[in-house]
Amino acid sequence: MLTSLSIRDLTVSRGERPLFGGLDLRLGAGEAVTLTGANGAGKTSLLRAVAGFLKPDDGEIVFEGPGGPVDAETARARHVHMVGHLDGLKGGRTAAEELAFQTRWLGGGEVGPAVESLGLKPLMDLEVRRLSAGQRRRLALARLIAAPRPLWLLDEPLTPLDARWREAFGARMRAHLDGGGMILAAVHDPLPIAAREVRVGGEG
Ligand SMILES: Nc1ncnc2c1ncn2[C@@H]1O[C@H](COP(=O)(O)OP(=O)(O)OP(=O)(O)O)[C@@H](O)[C@H]1O
Repeated sequence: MLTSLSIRDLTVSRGERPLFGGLDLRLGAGEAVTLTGANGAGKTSLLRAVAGFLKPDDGEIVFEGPGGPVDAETARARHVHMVGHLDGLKGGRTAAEELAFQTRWLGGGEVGPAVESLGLKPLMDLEVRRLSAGQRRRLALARLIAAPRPLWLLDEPLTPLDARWREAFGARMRAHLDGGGMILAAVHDPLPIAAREVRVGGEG
Protein backbone atom coordinates (compact mmCIF):
# COMPACT_ATOMS: atom_id res chain seq x y z
CA MET A 1 0.00 0.00 0.00
CA LEU A 2 1.15 3.56 -0.67
CA THR A 3 -0.14 6.62 1.12
CA SER A 4 2.08 9.31 -0.39
CA LEU A 5 4.48 10.26 -3.14
CA SER A 6 6.99 13.04 -2.52
CA ILE A 7 9.13 14.57 -5.23
CA ARG A 8 11.88 16.81 -3.91
CA ASP A 9 14.10 19.21 -5.81
CA LEU A 10 13.92 17.07 -8.95
CA THR A 11 16.00 17.90 -12.03
CA VAL A 12 15.45 15.99 -15.28
CA SER A 13 17.25 16.29 -18.65
CA ARG A 14 16.82 14.49 -21.97
CA GLY A 15 20.13 14.06 -23.75
CA GLU A 16 22.04 17.27 -23.13
CA ARG A 17 18.89 19.33 -22.73
CA PRO A 18 17.73 20.29 -19.21
CA LEU A 19 13.93 20.08 -19.04
CA PHE A 20 13.17 21.28 -15.53
CA GLY A 21 14.93 21.67 -12.20
CA GLY A 22 14.05 22.09 -8.52
CA LEU A 23 10.60 20.55 -8.92
CA ASP A 24 8.77 19.74 -5.66
CA LEU A 25 5.45 17.94 -5.42
CA ARG A 26 3.60 15.96 -2.78
CA LEU A 27 0.67 13.69 -3.36
CA GLY A 28 -1.23 12.13 -0.44
CA ALA A 29 -3.92 9.46 -0.24
CA GLY A 30 -7.10 10.61 -1.98
CA GLU A 31 -5.36 13.40 -3.91
CA ALA A 32 -4.82 14.15 -7.58
CA VAL A 33 -2.24 16.42 -9.21
CA THR A 34 -2.34 17.46 -12.85
CA LEU A 35 0.95 18.29 -14.56
CA THR A 36 0.53 21.07 -17.09
CA GLY A 37 3.00 22.89 -19.35
CA ALA A 38 3.93 23.50 -22.96
CA ASN A 39 4.61 20.73 -25.47
CA GLY A 40 8.05 19.37 -24.66
CA ALA A 41 8.11 20.87 -21.15
CA GLY A 42 8.82 17.48 -19.60
CA LYS A 43 5.45 16.22 -18.26
CA THR A 44 5.86 12.75 -19.76
CA SER A 45 9.50 12.70 -18.67
CA LEU A 46 8.44 13.46 -15.09
CA LEU A 47 5.90 10.60 -15.15
CA ARG A 48 8.59 8.29 -16.56
CA ALA A 49 10.98 9.33 -13.80
CA VAL A 50 8.36 8.52 -11.13
CA ALA A 51 7.71 5.17 -12.86
CA GLY A 52 11.45 4.43 -12.78
CA PHE A 53 11.95 4.44 -16.58
CA LEU A 54 14.14 7.54 -16.61
CA LYS A 55 16.88 8.50 -14.16
CA PRO A 56 16.68 12.06 -12.84
CA ASP A 57 19.88 14.14 -12.72
CA ASP A 58 19.18 15.18 -9.18
CA GLY A 59 16.56 15.17 -6.43
CA GLU A 60 14.45 12.54 -4.72
CA ILE A 61 11.34 10.50 -5.45
CA VAL A 62 10.03 8.99 -2.22
CA PHE A 63 7.14 6.54 -1.85
CA GLU A 64 5.58 6.07 1.58
CA GLY A 65 3.09 3.63 3.02
CA PRO A 66 1.33 3.47 6.39
CA GLY A 67 4.52 2.11 7.99
CA GLY A 68 6.91 4.69 6.50
CA PRO A 69 9.08 4.78 3.36
CA VAL A 70 8.60 2.00 0.81
CA ASP A 71 11.58 0.93 -1.26
CA ALA A 72 11.17 2.50 -4.74
CA GLU A 73 11.65 -0.76 -6.61
CA THR A 74 8.96 -2.49 -4.54
CA ALA A 75 6.62 0.48 -4.85
CA ARG A 76 6.96 0.54 -8.64
CA ALA A 77 6.65 -3.23 -9.02
CA ARG A 78 3.55 -3.59 -6.85
CA HIS A 79 1.81 -0.30 -6.20
CA VAL A 80 2.17 1.94 -9.26
CA HIS A 81 0.33 1.89 -12.58
CA MET A 82 1.47 3.85 -15.62
CA VAL A 83 -0.69 4.35 -18.68
CA GLY A 84 1.26 6.32 -21.29
CA HIS A 85 0.58 7.68 -24.77
CA LEU A 86 1.48 4.38 -26.38
CA ASP A 87 -0.83 2.41 -24.11
CA GLY A 88 1.56 -0.56 -23.86
CA LEU A 89 -0.77 -2.96 -25.68
CA LYS A 90 0.12 -5.85 -28.01
CA GLY A 91 -1.61 -5.54 -31.41
CA GLY A 92 -1.94 -9.24 -32.26
CA ARG A 93 -3.93 -10.30 -29.20
CA THR A 94 -7.66 -9.93 -28.80
CA ALA A 95 -8.80 -7.29 -26.32
CA ALA A 96 -9.90 -10.08 -23.96
CA GLU A 97 -6.51 -11.83 -24.15
CA GLU A 98 -4.65 -8.56 -23.70
CA LEU A 99 -6.66 -7.46 -20.67
CA ALA A 100 -6.31 -10.91 -19.09
CA PHE A 101 -2.55 -10.86 -19.75
CA GLN A 102 -2.09 -7.35 -18.36
CA THR A 103 -4.17 -8.13 -15.29
CA ARG A 104 -2.19 -11.31 -14.53
CA TRP A 105 1.12 -9.56 -15.13
CA LEU A 106 0.14 -6.75 -12.77
CA GLY A 107 -0.65 -9.10 -9.92
CA GLY A 108 -4.15 -10.35 -10.73
CA GLY A 109 -7.65 -9.10 -10.20
CA GLU A 110 -11.15 -9.17 -11.65
CA VAL A 111 -11.62 -8.06 -15.25
CA GLY A 112 -15.45 -8.05 -15.12
CA PRO A 113 -15.93 -4.62 -13.47
CA ALA A 114 -13.31 -3.07 -15.78
CA VAL A 115 -15.00 -4.47 -18.89
CA GLU A 116 -18.37 -3.28 -17.64
CA SER A 117 -17.40 0.23 -16.59
CA LEU A 118 -15.42 1.01 -19.73
CA GLY A 119 -17.94 -0.53 -22.15
CA LEU A 120 -15.47 -3.10 -23.47
CA LYS A 121 -17.85 -6.07 -23.79
CA PRO A 122 -18.56 -5.62 -27.54
CA LEU A 123 -14.83 -5.22 -28.24
CA MET A 124 -13.43 -8.19 -26.35
CA ASP A 125 -13.11 -10.52 -29.37
CA LEU A 126 -11.45 -7.93 -31.61
CA GLU A 127 -7.71 -7.81 -32.17
CA VAL A 128 -6.13 -4.86 -30.41
CA ARG A 129 -4.73 -3.58 -33.73
CA ARG A 130 -8.30 -3.18 -35.04
CA LEU A 131 -9.46 -0.94 -32.20
CA SER A 132 -9.95 2.79 -32.70
CA ALA A 133 -7.77 5.18 -30.68
CA GLY A 134 -10.49 5.74 -28.09
CA GLN A 135 -11.35 2.03 -27.82
CA ARG A 136 -7.67 1.24 -27.42
CA ARG A 137 -7.30 3.80 -24.66
CA ARG A 138 -10.34 2.40 -22.85
CA LEU A 139 -8.72 -1.05 -23.00
CA ALA A 140 -5.44 0.38 -21.64
CA LEU A 141 -7.27 2.16 -18.80
CA ALA A 142 -9.15 -1.05 -17.92
CA ARG A 143 -6.04 -2.48 -16.26
CA LEU A 144 -6.23 0.28 -13.63
CA ILE A 145 -9.59 -1.07 -12.53
CA ALA A 146 -8.87 -4.78 -13.04
CA ALA A 147 -5.60 -4.84 -11.06
CA PRO A 148 -6.03 -2.26 -8.29
CA ARG A 149 -2.93 -0.27 -7.34
CA PRO A 150 -2.88 2.95 -5.31
CA LEU A 151 -0.82 5.28 -7.51
CA TRP A 152 -1.96 5.97 -11.08
CA LEU A 153 0.47 7.74 -13.42
CA LEU A 154 -1.53 8.83 -16.46
CA ASP A 155 -0.28 10.57 -19.59
CA GLU A 156 -3.12 12.54 -21.18
CA PRO A 157 -5.55 9.77 -20.28
CA LEU A 158 -8.69 11.33 -21.74
CA THR A 159 -7.30 12.73 -25.00
CA PRO A 160 -8.77 10.14 -27.42
CA LEU A 161 -12.00 9.54 -25.44
CA ASP A 162 -15.41 10.90 -26.44
CA ALA A 163 -17.61 12.74 -23.93
CA ARG A 164 -19.40 9.62 -22.71
CA TRP A 165 -16.21 7.74 -21.85
CA ARG A 166 -14.49 10.84 -20.42
CA GLU A 167 -17.33 11.04 -17.93
CA ALA A 168 -17.30 7.28 -17.28
CA PHE A 169 -13.56 7.24 -16.64
CA GLY A 170 -13.91 10.45 -14.61
CA ALA A 171 -16.28 8.56 -12.31
CA ARG A 172 -13.71 5.77 -11.94
CA MET A 173 -10.99 8.29 -11.11
CA ARG A 174 -13.23 9.85 -8.44
CA ALA A 175 -13.94 6.40 -6.97
CA HIS A 176 -10.20 5.67 -6.93
CA LEU A 177 -9.53 8.90 -4.99
CA ASP A 178 -12.47 8.26 -2.64
CA GLY A 179 -10.89 4.90 -1.83
CA GLY A 180 -7.59 6.57 -0.83
CA GLY A 181 -5.87 6.23 -4.21
CA MET A 182 -3.62 8.84 -5.83
CA ILE A 183 -3.47 10.20 -9.39
CA LEU A 184 -0.63 12.06 -11.09
CA ALA A 185 -1.65 12.98 -14.63
CA ALA A 186 -0.07 14.95 -17.46
CA VAL A 187 -2.81 16.94 -19.18
CA HIS A 188 -3.51 19.73 -21.63
CA ASP A 189 -7.17 19.99 -20.62
CA PRO A 190 -8.56 19.78 -17.07
CA LEU A 191 -9.72 16.39 -15.79
CA PRO A 192 -13.28 15.94 -14.47
CA ILE A 193 -11.95 15.50 -10.91
CA ALA A 194 -10.75 17.84 -8.17
CA ALA A 195 -7.00 18.20 -8.73
CA ARG A 196 -4.13 20.49 -7.83
CA GLU A 197 -2.18 21.82 -10.79
CA VAL A 198 1.61 21.74 -10.98
CA ARG A 199 3.21 23.49 -13.93
CA VAL A 200 6.26 21.80 -15.44
CA GLY A 201 9.16 23.55 -17.21
CA GLY A 202 9.26 26.89 -18.98
CA GLU A 203 7.31 28.08 -21.99
CA GLY A 204 8.78 25.45 -24.38
N1 LIG B 1 14.09 9.38 -25.75
C1 LIG B 1 14.37 10.69 -25.80
N2 LIG B 1 15.62 11.12 -26.03
C2 LIG B 1 15.92 12.44 -26.07
N3 LIG B 1 15.01 13.41 -25.91
C3 LIG B 1 13.76 13.03 -25.69
C4 LIG B 1 13.36 11.67 -25.61
N4 LIG B 1 12.05 11.61 -25.36
C5 LIG B 1 11.63 12.89 -25.26
N5 LIG B 1 12.65 13.74 -25.46
C6 LIG B 1 12.60 15.20 -25.44
O1 LIG B 1 12.32 15.61 -24.10
C7 LIG B 1 11.52 16.79 -24.13
C8 LIG B 1 10.36 16.60 -23.18
O2 LIG B 1 9.49 15.63 -23.68
P1 LIG B 1 8.19 15.18 -22.88
O3 LIG B 1 7.54 14.12 -23.70
O4 LIG B 1 8.57 14.86 -21.48
O5 LIG B 1 7.33 16.53 -22.87
P2 LIG B 1 5.78 16.78 -22.55
O6 LIG B 1 5.73 17.95 -21.62
O7 LIG B 1 5.15 15.52 -22.09
O8 LIG B 1 5.23 17.21 -23.97
P3 LIG B 1 3.77 17.10 -24.70
O9 LIG B 1 2.89 18.13 -24.06
O10 LIG B 1 4.11 17.44 -26.11
O11 LIG B 1 3.29 15.68 -24.52
C9 LIG B 1 11.12 17.04 -25.57
O12 LIG B 1 11.91 18.10 -26.09
C10 LIG B 1 11.45 15.74 -26.27
O13 LIG B 1 11.88 15.95 -27.59
